[in-house]
Amino acid sequence: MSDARPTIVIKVPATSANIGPGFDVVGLSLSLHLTLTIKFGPPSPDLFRITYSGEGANEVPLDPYRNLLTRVALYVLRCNNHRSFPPDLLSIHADNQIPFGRGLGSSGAAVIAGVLLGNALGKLNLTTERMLDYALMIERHPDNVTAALIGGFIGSYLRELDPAATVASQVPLSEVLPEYPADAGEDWGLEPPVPPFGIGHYVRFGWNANIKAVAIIPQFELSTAKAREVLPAQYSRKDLVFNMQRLAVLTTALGQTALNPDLVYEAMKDRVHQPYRKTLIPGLPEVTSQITPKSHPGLLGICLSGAGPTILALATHNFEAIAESARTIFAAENIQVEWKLLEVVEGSEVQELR
Ligand SMILES: Nc1ncnc2c1ncn2[C@@H]1O[C@H](COP(=O)(O)OP(=O)(O)OP(=O)(O)O)[C@@H](O)[C@H]1O
Ligand SMILES: N[C@@H](CCO)C(=O)O
Repeated sequence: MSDARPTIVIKVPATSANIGPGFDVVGLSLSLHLTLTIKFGPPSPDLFRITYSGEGANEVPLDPYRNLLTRVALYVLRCNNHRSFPPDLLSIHADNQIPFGRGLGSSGAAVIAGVLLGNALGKLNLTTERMLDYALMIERHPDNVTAALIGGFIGSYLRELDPAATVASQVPLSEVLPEYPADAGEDWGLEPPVPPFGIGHYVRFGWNANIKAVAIIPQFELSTAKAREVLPAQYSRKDLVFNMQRLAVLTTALGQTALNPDLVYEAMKDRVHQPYRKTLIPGLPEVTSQITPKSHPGLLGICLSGAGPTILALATHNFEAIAESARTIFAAENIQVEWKLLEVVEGSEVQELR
């Protein structure tokens, strides 16, 4: 009988951030998953193997010092006095259902999977709050990573830190996740920037389980970085009040037993990010204004998912009609879409297979 450590399975959900007015604040975990299977063997000087199946399998780097999952894990390990990956790590297989660069939180899921991987490999027993700190050193907006870790419909904020902790939390990403030189062995020079404690805080909102999410996914990628570049640095008081009024209503409206479609539809409108992103997503204003609870009974609200280009429609029924209307609008812009009916799910899970 082998005395290798048991296989570990890490399962992290996709997420939709913003849900209209909650830019960088709210997220929803959805039933597409990134699943890692981690196998161990006898200690060996050889580096472990990474394999992928599913979304992005042909584009991700499989070198552990270049791959996002393992770079994040190595960051967590190094912050906790492990110089490198454990020698008994044999292989990591990533099966990914979350399309890249579509606004369904693929990078947030990869960051959370990497933090959970580092925690498991180093047997670090980090608390959930501490794992969130590590994730927030890498993905600086909390909406996707918090929803991916905790699950459900969730709101989060970043705490104002004292001056020293503020400096520590603003280390450039290139220092948090350095490009490890291949020939440097384990001597990578700089010590990793250890996160300050308690960067992110969250609360889960109620969610009416009859609500499903129709994800209408255009067949092109839009990086979050690019979709943030088009946003202004300043907003008018009118636009901020518009969003805050709606967000306050939305966080309760989606948990009510008696759902009010007109209330939710209005509460999912936004003036902080969607109006600016329409330049990158032709058809966005038409999809969000022409598909309404009146034209499509069952629809509650409709918005851009995360940084886009996916559209998220929340509905209780009539899913296909909603998706097909969105398909027609996008087709007029020469954009092909696929759509998926998704459930709101629990957060990340880590399991040991004995
Ligand atoms: N499972 C993964 N393994 C390795 N790299 C990944 C993985 N998932 C995502 N990435 C990296 O993250 C990039 C996508 O990140 P980006 O933030 O642009 O989009 P997104 O997270 O899918 O969308 P959004 O943040 O709007 O929900 C991919 O191009 C890839 O480089
Ligand atoms: N709140 C972020 C989410 C990106 O996934 C944005 O809209 O840029």
